[in-house]
Amino acid sequence: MSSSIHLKQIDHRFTLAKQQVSLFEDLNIELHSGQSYAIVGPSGVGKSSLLLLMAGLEPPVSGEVQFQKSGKPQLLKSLRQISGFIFQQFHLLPELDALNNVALPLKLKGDKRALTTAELWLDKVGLAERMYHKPQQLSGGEQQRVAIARAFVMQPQFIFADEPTGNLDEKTAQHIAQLMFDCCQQSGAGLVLVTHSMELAQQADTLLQLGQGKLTVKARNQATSRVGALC
Ligand SMILES: Nc1ncnc2c1ncn2[C@@H]1O[C@H](COP(=O)(O)OP(=O)(O)OP(=O)(O)O)[C@@H](O)[C@H]1O
Repeated sequence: MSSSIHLKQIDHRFTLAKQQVSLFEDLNIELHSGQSYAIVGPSGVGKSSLLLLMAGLEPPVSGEVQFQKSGKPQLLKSLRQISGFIFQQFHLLPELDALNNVALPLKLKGDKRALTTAELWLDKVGLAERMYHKPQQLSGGEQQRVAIARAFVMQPQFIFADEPTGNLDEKTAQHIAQLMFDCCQQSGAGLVLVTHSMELAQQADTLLQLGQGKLTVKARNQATSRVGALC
């Protein structure tokens, strides 16, 4: 079933004390499952804020974020239930080891194969040898990969990723990027990522540039079939 996210006439700003930070005005875009999108732009223009709006995790100051399944409007709550999130700060639970951090969303759903599926995903992100390490016993890049495995374990229809390869060395970043694109393509999920890496951004189907309060389509890449898929 195809699903899509529609941002209509979005204005967003923050007001703290007497200071106002205006991020964007009259922003309009549609995001579709089965497609990948990369958002680029200078630091502080509002990329992470926009990602939160797109995922239905924060409301805009004005305008509408609509989630549709087969063209029919759904509650935004249902978008959050079918989405995976990879945040800049990882948000791993410190008292759980890597295996149980990844398995947790499945366990909460009562999935009896939670640990086996989590093991599979930790293996895919190259952490088979770190399953029993707690977050503080992992490097920043390893924690990032646990967060990526946790986002994918529920087979989400949309993945929202904020700098997903920001803490990784070049080789691991390339491996993880390919894994994310492969898994989204094979499962028909949508992938929306924020990045400062043009190398990563150029692998997305649509490259979006955020700047001066506007979101513009910078490039649309030819659909490529991924040979040697990792997922
Ligand atoms: N909750 C908040 N309250 C007040 N101001 C905020 C809040 N969140 C973000 N901002 C401000 O909004 C601006 C945009 O922040 P955001 O994190 O969205 O930018 P970004 O483009 O993702 O930046 P970077 O590339 O550096 O991660 C920043 O100036 C930030 O200080």
